[in-house]
Amino acid sequence: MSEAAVSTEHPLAPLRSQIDEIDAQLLQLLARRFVLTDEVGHYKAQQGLPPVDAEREAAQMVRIAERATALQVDPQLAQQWFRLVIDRVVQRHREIADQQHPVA
Ligand SMILES: C=C(O[C@@H]1C=C(C(=O)O)C=C[C@H]1O)C(=O)O
Repeated sequence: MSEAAVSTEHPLAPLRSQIDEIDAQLLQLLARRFVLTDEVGHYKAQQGLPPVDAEREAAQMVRIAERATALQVDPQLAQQWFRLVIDRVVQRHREIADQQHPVA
């Protein structure tokens, strides 16, 4: 084999490059999700609706666990991950409501 044909790439580099690509896609999806949830937050603030919809969250958590299980992802991990995201969304909805109806 000629010297030029010998790869100097780290053996994990191809896998890590795919992981980096997936991380970038996850962040893009998260950003898109926040754009949509911000729209929901503005609607709720305009209508005087509460930031949290516990019934919807409960349904989402059931669905997330089912989908995670079907994909062989730990359902608890999936639920914890979405819990973090949804909590941040609710915090943002409170901020949006406070901006629209500041306490005197
Ligand atoms: C986005 C909403 O607001 C909150 C955030 C949710 C989410 O991030 O999925 C779900 C329910 C609500 O507690 C909504 O009501 O749809």
